[in-house]
Amino acid sequence: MLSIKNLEAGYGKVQVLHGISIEVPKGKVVTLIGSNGAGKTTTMRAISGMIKPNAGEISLHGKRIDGLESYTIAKQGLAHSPEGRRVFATMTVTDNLILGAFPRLTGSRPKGDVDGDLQRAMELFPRLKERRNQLAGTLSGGEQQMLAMARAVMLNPEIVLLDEPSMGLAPILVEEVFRIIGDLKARGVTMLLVEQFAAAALKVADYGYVMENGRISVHGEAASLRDDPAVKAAYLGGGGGH
Ligand SMILES: Nc1ncnc2c1ncn2[C@@H]1O[C@H](COP(=O)(O)OP(=O)(O)OP(=O)(O)O)[C@@H](O)[C@H]1O
Repeated sequence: MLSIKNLEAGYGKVQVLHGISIEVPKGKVVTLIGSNGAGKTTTMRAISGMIKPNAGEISLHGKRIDGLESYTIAKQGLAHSPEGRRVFATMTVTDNLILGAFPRLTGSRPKGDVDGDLQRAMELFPRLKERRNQLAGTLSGGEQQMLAMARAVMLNPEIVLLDEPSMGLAPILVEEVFRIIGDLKARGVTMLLVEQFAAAALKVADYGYVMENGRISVHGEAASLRDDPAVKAAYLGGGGGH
C-alpha cells in the first residue's frame, strides 16, 4: 500500500533522513520507533508532503506521491495526524471533524457517507461526542490530541500516519488512545505509528522499524523486535512498559 524507498529529506541544508526504506502493507499496523531526534517526525512529514524529499521514492498503491502537495496526497487517501495539537481552535469539535472529510469530497475517491462517518467517529471517541459543540481551542490537551486523530479518521483514509498520539497524555488517556488504535486496526485501517511508548506500539503493531540517526537500524515482525535484546535494552525499558 505505502512503499518508501531510499528516502532522503531534511530542513534546508541539514539532511535528517539518509536513505530510509519502509513498507506498510494494506490492513497492517507498522510502527517506527527510535530515540529523540532520530527522524521519525521528519519521515511522517516527508510522506504527507509537508516537506519535500531530496531523493528517493514514496508510492501509494504503486503511484508516486513524493513531491506532490499535502492536499493532493490527502485527496488520495493518506491522512496525517501530526505531532502536537493541530486543531482549528475557533471551530467546534464537530466542525473540525467535518473539515477532516473535506479532501475526500473534492477528490476522485468515493465520497462516502460523511454523516455516518461523523457518528462513527463520535462512537469511537466518546469524549469528543460529549464535547461536540465545544470550541476545539478550549479542549484539554489530551482531548485536542484525540480530535486530531479523529479528524484524520474522518478522511476515511486508505492509510493513517499517527505521530505520537499519546504525547503529553495522562496514563488513562494513553490507554484510551491505544484502545482506539486497536479498534481502528480491527476495522482494517492501515496505519504507520510513531510512538514514545515503544512496547505498547510493538504490541498493537504487526511490524516495526527502528530508526537511528536518520537510518533504519533494525526491522522485523513486531513480536520478534519485542524479544530482541538490543531493542529491549535501548527502547523498551522504563516508560516503555505501557
Ligand atoms: N523544522 C525544522 N527545522 C530544522 N531542523 C529540524 C526541524 N524539525 C526537526 N528538525 C531536526 O531534525 C532532526 C530529526 O527530528 P524529528 O522531529 O524528525 O525527530 P523524531 O525522531 O521525531 O524525534 P522526537 O522523538 O524527539 O519527536 C532533529 O535533529 C531536529 O532537530
